[in-house]
Amino acid sequence: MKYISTRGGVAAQQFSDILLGGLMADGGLSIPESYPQFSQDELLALSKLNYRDLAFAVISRFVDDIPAADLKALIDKTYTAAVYCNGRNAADADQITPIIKLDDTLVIQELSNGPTLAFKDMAMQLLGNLFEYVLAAKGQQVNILGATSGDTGSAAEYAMRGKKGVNVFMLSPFGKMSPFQRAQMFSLQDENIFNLSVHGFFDACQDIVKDVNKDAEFKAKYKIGAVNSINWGRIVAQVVYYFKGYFAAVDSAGKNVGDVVDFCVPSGNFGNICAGHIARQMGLPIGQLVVATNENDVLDEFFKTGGYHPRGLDRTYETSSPSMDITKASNLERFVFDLVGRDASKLAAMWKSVETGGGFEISPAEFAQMRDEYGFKSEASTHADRVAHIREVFEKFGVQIDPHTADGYKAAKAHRRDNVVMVIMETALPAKFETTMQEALNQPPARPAGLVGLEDLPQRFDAIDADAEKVKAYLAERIKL
Ligand SMILES: Cc1ncc(COP(=O)(O)O)c(C=O)c1O
Ligand SMILES: N[C@@H](CCOP(=O)(O)O)C(=O)O
Repeated sequence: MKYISTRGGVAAQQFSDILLGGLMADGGLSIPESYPQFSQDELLALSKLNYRDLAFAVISRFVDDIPAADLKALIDKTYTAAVYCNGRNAADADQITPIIKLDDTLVIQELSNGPTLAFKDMAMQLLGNLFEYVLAAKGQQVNILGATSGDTGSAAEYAMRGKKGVNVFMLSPFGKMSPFQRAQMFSLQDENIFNLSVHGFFDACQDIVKDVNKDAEFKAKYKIGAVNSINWGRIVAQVVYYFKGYFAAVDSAGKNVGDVVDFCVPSGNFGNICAGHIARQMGLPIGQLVVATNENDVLDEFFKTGGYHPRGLDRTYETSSPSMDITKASNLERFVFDLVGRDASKLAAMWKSVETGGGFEISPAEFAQMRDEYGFKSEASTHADRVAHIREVFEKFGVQIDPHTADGYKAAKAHRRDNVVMVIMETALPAKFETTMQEALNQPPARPAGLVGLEDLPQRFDAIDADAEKVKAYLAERIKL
């Protein structure tokens, strides 16, 4: 399996070569030359596997330069009940991503039972183990530069703390995360963890990460790596969620492998749902992929009109689903690459316009294909929707969902179809967003025992302007060459 760039300017590379990095040298994103395929018989066999074996069966199709036994050992070490024990039902921990059945055709897939209570723990924990393995094999070190709107940061820091040869420099938007999210990151005292609080939104943090990545000399000298979903390693681990969710969904509804299942995904940087698109391209019978957004509804606009126009500060909002306060969705580039028939020069021109403050419109034929062939639908939520849906799910089903998953619930209700199971991806646990949960339910959310008092721990971070040169200077001062 070789990887190419969405912008066409880089020779094909192996998995281990792209694993540590973010952007490709031409500014594009890595993507497999073609998607591996699963037949109906193979899907039937996959449906009988536990999470670890399923993850190996899926991920090994994308990795042919790590010996299979080593890859299997890394996956087995990652997906254990001990690491995914924060669920509603401890007995389900070994399922890793169990589902909650709301009714005959509506289920929630629990993705947030890992160490930092967010869906990305699932992928990030594997990335941590893969990084350590590949770095040891190459005798290298990596300095991760990441951007977070609240969850990637802590998931990455918990996955990488104490890892040999790895430093983490994480950019987060100053004052815009929940108190729990802030405490999760800033209370870490490990020597290899650096938190930089940036005056701006997540978009500014992500722009800095991309600008630093584009400076090839700096990137090579300071061995800069990535953990955001611009990194293919994140996406490939997230593809497994869909296979597991699909099999659990058909099973819970008494349906058969081969029957269509819809997924609804709270979205911001488009990494999670992009993995769903890829699972679908591999032959998993996914019908609709419903994109749920908050008031930062650039993606909802795109999937409803075909126009993609990231916004400036004047139209970026601080919301009560803060991890989705994103208006430049990096991974949309991977999907649009497929949508335009993998025409790299067309794609490069579209993203050149995005990067210079513009956007693009897809053609009417592409719009129809996006909705009918690729199955994309969308819906946006407001704060009032969020609060009402958290309340509704609690009152009707006795289940507490977090504000992001509530955005998913609203979108799922808008697009459910008769006799087709809809899986709502849970993207975080309610404990992370106490203020909104309190407003909706008049009670604080349940909190895993080990995290009681988190906000009282001493915190450490450095504030910095949204300026790539200042961030480079910060890195250069701290990275030992
Ligand atoms: C809780 C939560 N929900 C939804 C999202 C959006 O996911 P994505 O950026 O993969 O679209 C994020 C950010 O990744 C998140 O942390
Ligand atoms: N929502 C994320 C930001 C996007 O992250 P990615 O790592 O999935 O690209 C966050 O909470 O930090």
